[in-house]
Amino acid sequence: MAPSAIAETWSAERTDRDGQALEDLSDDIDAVNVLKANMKKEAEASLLAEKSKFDAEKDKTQFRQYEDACDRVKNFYREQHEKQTVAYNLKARNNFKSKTRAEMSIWEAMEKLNTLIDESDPDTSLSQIEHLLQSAEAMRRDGRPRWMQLTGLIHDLGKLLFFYDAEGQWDVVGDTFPVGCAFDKAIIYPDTFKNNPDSNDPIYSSKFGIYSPGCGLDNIMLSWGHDEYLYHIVKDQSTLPQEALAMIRYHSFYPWHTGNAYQEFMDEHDEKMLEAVRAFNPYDLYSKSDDVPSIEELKPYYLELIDEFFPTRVIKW
Ligand SMILES: O[C@H]1[C@H](O)[C@@H](O)[C@H](O)[C@@H](O)[C@H]1O
Ligand SMILES: [Fe+2]
Ligand SMILES: [Fe+2]
Repeated sequence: MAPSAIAETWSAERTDRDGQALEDLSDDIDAVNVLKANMKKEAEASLLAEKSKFDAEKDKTQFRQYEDACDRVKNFYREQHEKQTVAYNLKARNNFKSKTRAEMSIWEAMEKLNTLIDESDPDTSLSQIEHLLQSAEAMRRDGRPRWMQLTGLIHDLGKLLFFYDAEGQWDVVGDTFPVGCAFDKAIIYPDTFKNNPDSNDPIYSSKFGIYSPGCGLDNIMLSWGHDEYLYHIVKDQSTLPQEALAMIRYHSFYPWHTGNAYQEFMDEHDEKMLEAVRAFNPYDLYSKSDDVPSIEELKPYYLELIDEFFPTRVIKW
């Protein structure tokens, strides 16, 4: 065969071979994409559609009974509702950004938090570490994804704020609500806002206040406390997905996720996040009546889980 003919045959063969290889490759890519799409669907299904064990239980009515709550809880909310103003919120956010309060691991933070007894909570007398483990364990039992179990484990760690910059418990724990617009009736003890200076401000007390309809919850200032603080820490220092960030940021926003108030501020993203927060809520609230978890037994499992999503280990708080 003449050299040119050899070259032609070779190049034709090569083209065939390359063509085949390309086809194989694109088949592989298709297969990977199908797999990915299925995994995503499964993850969404397991997060949202699956029934939690709490859905079946009938005694939910015994939780969050604020009218029957003790004076400790009532006094807590009176103070909080009087002191959470726009001015305080701006000051607290500025202060938060100005420094690092401490450096420690997630587990160390859980241990540190353990001495705090939450004055706003009518439903549990357990320690914070026990509450965190109860929430995470309830999710693990229900087969929720690992990132969600971790979210359960850490969701109240923002209460650490109490040991640093807080003026009391009123700017750390309790339900949250927007400041800068009218306080909604869906907030517990709504009458206690009458002594909040913002109630007499013509703009802050109007329906939309300093916001506009559809502006998105990200642009709304929620009362300052453990949710907003932890949200900022976790957003910057973990690889947790946005659903986890929403669960942390809005888990105390009962007037929204349970009371259906403030819907007019939501954008499309918030619609998706609301589903995630609602999937999270029963594990926070109803796990409070579960058995007391054994901290030492559970520790190895959760230390591994923490490492999976917090690459730096030592967190700047
Ligand atoms: O008393 C509780 C407690 O402080 C929780 O951590 C908070 O998330 C709830 O919203 C509140 O009702
Ligand atoms: Fe909380
Ligand atoms: Fe909680």
